[in-house]
Amino acid sequence: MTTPTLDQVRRAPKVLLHDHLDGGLRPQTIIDLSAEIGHALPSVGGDLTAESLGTWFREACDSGSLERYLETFDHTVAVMQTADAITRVARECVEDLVADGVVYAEVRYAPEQHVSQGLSLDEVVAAVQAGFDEGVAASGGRIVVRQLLTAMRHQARSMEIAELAIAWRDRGVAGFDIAGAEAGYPPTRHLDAFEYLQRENAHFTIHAGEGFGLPSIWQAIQWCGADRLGHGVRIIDDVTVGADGSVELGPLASYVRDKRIPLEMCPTSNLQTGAATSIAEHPIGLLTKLRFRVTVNTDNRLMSQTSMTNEMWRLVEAFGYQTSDLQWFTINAMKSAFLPFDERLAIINDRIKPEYAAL
Ligand SMILES: O=c1[nH]cnc2c1ncn2[C@H]1C[C@H](O)[C@@H](CO)O1
Ligand SMILES: [Zn+2]
Repeated sequence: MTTPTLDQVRRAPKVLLHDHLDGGLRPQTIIDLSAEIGHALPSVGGDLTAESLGTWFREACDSGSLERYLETFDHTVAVMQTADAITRVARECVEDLVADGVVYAEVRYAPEQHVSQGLSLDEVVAAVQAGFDEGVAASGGRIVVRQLLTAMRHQARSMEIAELAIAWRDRGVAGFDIAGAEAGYPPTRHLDAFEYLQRENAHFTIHAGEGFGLPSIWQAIQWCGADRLGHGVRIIDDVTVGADGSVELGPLASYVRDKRIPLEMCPTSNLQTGAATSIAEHPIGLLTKLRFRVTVNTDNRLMSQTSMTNEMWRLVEAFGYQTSDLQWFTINAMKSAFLPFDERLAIINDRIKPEYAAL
């Protein structure tokens, strides 16, 4: 049993399954790209610097409402409308993940949000892939990165995006997702896309159980066939803790645990959107104790001013997690990746286990 130091958490190999490309821009890059295209950034109440803009994003996202949180993406999406800009953002994303100790990442974004200046959906995916390839090459192969293509749940382009994911499946795209405001937009709205992906033997995750509760999770799994749950934090509503400390799982929570359905948990993001009240009270503590397949993620590094190191460190502080617990989260995540089995195993055996042993 060893309690990790912050430096060990920083150096530990990490696996990231839930990270939005348009939620992870460097503030300075937003400033640079805005100046190039004349996009008006929000007033930050003083000089516009990388620091003040970074603070603006975090504070604007602290409202406790997912809908308000999502409004800030107008500014990041606005500066990601040309191939060069998208490639820069994607390359910098990989650089930042490598610096954070990430050895495997699935990074998602919604191609349909990047076509307002004339790019085709295909050109958007190609621009992201070019940036990822540059970043991976510059790292000397220290990281493996895949794209997840997201469809926006309030829009009606999910089938097109699902087809795009299949067209790119051997060229860097590992799966599909839906995101955006959850309340009022149930996953079954996109059932045709999910059924198509299942026929194609493809993988997908669904943002569910974040801004809405159990019905959303139930639909995502039992109607749509999701491989993983984006957040899934509200599965806790189906877990009853008795006065004597006894724990009872309802049928849906039992199903999720028994089937080892991965939960892509994003603690800091959940505090900002009101899905949890503090890290110490975040359901990740109980879900981990109950051995659900919990993974730790960043969601939006810009909006939450976070990193994998920070998310893990906050958990160490709140729950006293040991190095072995962090390795468990990491191996859980790698087992749950949308990468072929032999490649997952190779990263566990060649990177995660030896690098943990050397910490
Ligand atoms: O945590 C989230 N929940 C729902 N939607 C989200 C979350 N984080 C980002 N998004 C949305 C906003 C982005 O523009 C979109 C694609 O990455 O996904
Ligand atoms: Zn998300």
